[in-house]
Amino acid sequence: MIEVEEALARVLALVAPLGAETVALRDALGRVLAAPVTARADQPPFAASAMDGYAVAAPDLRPGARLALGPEIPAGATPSGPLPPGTAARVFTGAAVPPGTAAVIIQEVVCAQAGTITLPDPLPRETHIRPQGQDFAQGDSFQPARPLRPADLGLIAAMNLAEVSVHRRPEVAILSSGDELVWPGEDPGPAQIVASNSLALAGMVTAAGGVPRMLPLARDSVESLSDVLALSAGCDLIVSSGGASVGAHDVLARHAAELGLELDFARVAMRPGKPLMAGRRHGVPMLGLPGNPVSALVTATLFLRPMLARMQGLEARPRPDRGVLGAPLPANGPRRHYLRATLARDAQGQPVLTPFAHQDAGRQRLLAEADALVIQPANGPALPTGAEVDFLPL
Ligand SMILES: Nc1nc2c(c(=O)[nH]1)N[C@H]1C(S)=C(S)[C@@H](COP(=O)(O)OP(=O)(O)OC[C@H]3O[C@@H](n4cnc5c(N)ncnc54)[C@H](O)[C@@H]3O)O[C@H]1N2
Ligand code: MOO
Repeated sequence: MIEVEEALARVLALVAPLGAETVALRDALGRVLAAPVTARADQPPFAASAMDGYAVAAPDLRPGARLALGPEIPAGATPSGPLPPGTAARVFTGAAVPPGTAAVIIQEVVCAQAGTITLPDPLPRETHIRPQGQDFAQGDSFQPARPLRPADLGLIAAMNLAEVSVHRRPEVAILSSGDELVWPGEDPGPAQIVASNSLALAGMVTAAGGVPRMLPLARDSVESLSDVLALSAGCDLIVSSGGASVGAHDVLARHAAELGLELDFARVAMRPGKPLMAGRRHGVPMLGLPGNPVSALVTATLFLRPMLARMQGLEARPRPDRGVLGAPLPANGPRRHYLRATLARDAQGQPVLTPFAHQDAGRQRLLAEADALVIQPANGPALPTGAEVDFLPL
């Protein structure tokens, strides 16, 4: 049995950042840049007015000055040249201002009549000019260490790029095994249950930027598991659930070698999730999650997510927060405990974690209703309400 930190280090060592591919910017939301993007032009590309008003050159920028109006400059028009002395130009938001413009005086404070304007007294302090390259300059680069967000797409578009180089999405084969399983919507036999893990894991893969490949249900035999595992060909990662424990029918664990699995480890000092295994199958990284639905999802949260991040060039280790208990916690046994809990805030805004009284690894509803996992150290003592604890938000 190994500790959680060591298990994480080992699963991360099984995977490496995937290669790059070029995608249209419109398809790049949630993808991770594989190389910096470089601005193709200054932004703004010219000194631009930030307001609707009047462009005035420095010598004419005097309180109460009366100026003649030259031609209008709407957004998209090119100014014909510097402002002639004693004149101002009507400009609109986003328009290029004439060379030498010292300020744009907003129309609300200007008195305009019969082809002339009178500047206010005193003059406003703001110049309302966005200098060329104020936002970014040609050649500036950008590479956020996270999946691209809408604002990133806007920035990259403004840099005048229509395509980006991103890490390939990890394709993840998802396998559920067990004689007792049927797909959601099917009619389970008297001792059968619905295979829920595949759906939940596929959701986690998708949410983490991967592409799930749902394999058919495997039965508890070497033949069935071999047949289904063969359908993982070409995937970047295999994630299984079930058959990982010590029972006579836990075929994946008991017949790992026959199934082509080279296991790196097969037990982790945590609960839920002790029978977690990892290794490779024919060179492809493999993560074997326990079958209990809560164990499968808690271990996937702790190990699968960081693996998917790393495959996309990111570092995303679970980082616990601190909060206080909203209910007492009994002493813990020899495995680190991840307890499903609700999360609220006290009057000071401090996180208050209330673990559910029942923590059976089969109770999925309590996972769906949980906001966080409280982390209780191995052999941790009983804790009273108000004691400080680590937690992972869900
Ligand atoms: N004698 C021992 N028994 C068990 C031990 C142990 O150390 N000694 N460990 C327990 C722990 S902890 C866990 S967790 C489970 C995990 O076992 P497996 O990974 O072999 O999982 P299964 O036995 O196949 O299934 C466990 C449970 O989960 C249900 N299941 C399985 N797959 C799915 C699925 N895709 N969707 C929904 N539910 C699924 C299955 O029907 C079982 O109820 O072992 C303990 N036993
Ligand atoms: O890992 Mo098992 O989840 O403790 O039920």
